[in-house]
Amino acid sequence: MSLVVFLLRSSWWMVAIAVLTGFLSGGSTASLIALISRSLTQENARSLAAFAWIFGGLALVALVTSVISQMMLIQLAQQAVFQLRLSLSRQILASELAHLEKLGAPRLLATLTDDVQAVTDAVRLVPFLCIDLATVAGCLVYITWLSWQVFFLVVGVTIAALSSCGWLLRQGRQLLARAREEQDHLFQHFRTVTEGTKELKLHYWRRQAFLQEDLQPTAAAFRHYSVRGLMMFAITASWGKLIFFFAVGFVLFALPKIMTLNPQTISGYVLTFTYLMLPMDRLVSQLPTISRAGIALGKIEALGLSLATRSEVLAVPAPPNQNWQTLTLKGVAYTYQTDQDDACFVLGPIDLTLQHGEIIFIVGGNGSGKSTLAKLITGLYQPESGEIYLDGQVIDAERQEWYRQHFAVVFADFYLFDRLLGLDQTDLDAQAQLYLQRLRLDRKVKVLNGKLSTTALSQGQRKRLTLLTAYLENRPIYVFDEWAADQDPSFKDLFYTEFLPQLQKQGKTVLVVSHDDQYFHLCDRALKLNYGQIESH
Ligand SMILES: Nc1ncnc2c1ncn2[C@@H]1O[C@H](COP(=O)(O)OP(=O)(O)OP(=O)(O)O)[C@@H](O)[C@H]1O
Repeated sequence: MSLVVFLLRSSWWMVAIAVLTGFLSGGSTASLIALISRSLTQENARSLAAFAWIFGGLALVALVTSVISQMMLIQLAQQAVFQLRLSLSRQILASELAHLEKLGAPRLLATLTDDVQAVTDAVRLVPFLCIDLATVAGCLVYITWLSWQVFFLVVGVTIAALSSCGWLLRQGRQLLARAREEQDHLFQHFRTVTEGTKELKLHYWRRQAFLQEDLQPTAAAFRHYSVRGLMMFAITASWGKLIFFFAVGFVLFALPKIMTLNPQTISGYVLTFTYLMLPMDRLVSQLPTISRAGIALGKIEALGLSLATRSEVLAVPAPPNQNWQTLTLKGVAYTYQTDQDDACFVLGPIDLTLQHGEIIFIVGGNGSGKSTLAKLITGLYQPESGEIYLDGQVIDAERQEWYRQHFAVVFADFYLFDRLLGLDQTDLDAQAQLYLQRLRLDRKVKVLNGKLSTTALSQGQRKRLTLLTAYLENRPIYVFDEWAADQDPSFKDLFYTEFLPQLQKQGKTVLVVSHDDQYFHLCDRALKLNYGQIESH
């Protein structure tokens, strides 16, 4: 997708107005040059006075149309980037979790930050480039008017310049595209820097090995391709300039020898060519930015297409059915696809029925499939085969979003929001404060207008805070994935002996992924998983 198509998609009529006014501005500027050139050789005072009026009028038109064109393009460009940011984020959130996990956070982050920035950089230049293009076009028209032979010469030189620069430009673009590929790997390493800081700081040799063997080679590869790519563009710019100077020199020194040109025509050429240099220079010097934006748009489009293939049905869901009775998994299976076929993990097929109001523990060794089962039950993963039924109603793509609204979940790798988002209770702050007391966090955290005063807490405290959101969500089914793993013994006891029974009394169904075998007697049923199969109910 080119930059032009990207802008046209945003608003074709704004592009049309901007291009029209841009060309009017460029045309007026070129006419001004023609006028200046003619007035230089004009001696008649009356004609000079008329020229002065025309000059004033043209200057005004050039100025006003340039301002209109730039304002249109600035608005359009920023609107297009705004839409791009939002639509990308929406597309990511609309895509299947399994697909996003496969794409990986570094790739998504690189596109959301770097690619969008590359497009923004180029889009910022578009208004100026349009005016420059229009000015160049206007100047060419004036040259044609002065002499069509010279116009053909200029066109010929331009074609020669473009075809000779074509190879260099293609090479430059390819090299910048390879630099962009390295950027995905760089983001992977940046993630290690930010998330593995403690481990890297504690071990000098690990840090050195990471910096020298992982980060440095990737950063060096990125530098290598960027430098070579940008050099190609620099050579192109210089080569283009050389051809341009050749054309000017030819017109100035050789052309008068081939054909008779009057001094007015010559001074017209000199002035026009001299004026042309500035916009030409700007156009050429921005080529790398435009090229990078093209590559970034390609990446954005590829990601968008990839996300669209695994997009879920989006609709405002109906409220959850608080009085559901049975949740059934029939022959549900799920496979993690990996590059090595023999290493892929298969969960199921699983046949299972959950009854309303039960407390069920999901137990089993590490890697036995407990979290995977939790993701399947909550509708985050779609079964590869088999079906899920809620009160006999099959959960298909249309019902998926509604189905998910039945669950309040705290995953082992939870994310803590610093605001109580999407909750519309009128007395939210007061309710939150009550729960904070139950969670013994009322001295640490306050809630004001739905905003938590802090989330800078210990890991156990942060985990407790996730219960606050879960309680406030008031969903019919609660899922806790190893929630108690990092709680102190007394709070762990409180969780199993008080919180879970209280939820059950409120008519909630509770699924607990747990390794705490001292509390297994408290559940109604335990599901033991072994290598992706349920061993016992
Ligand atoms: N994102 C993933 N991509 C590929 N394979 C995965 C992924 N997540 C998990 N697996 C595989 O699935 C298996 C089950 O993982 P799961 O997280 O469900 O286990 P678990 O029982 O919850 O383990 P634990 O008690 O350690 O949390 C693992 O053996 C792992 O190899």
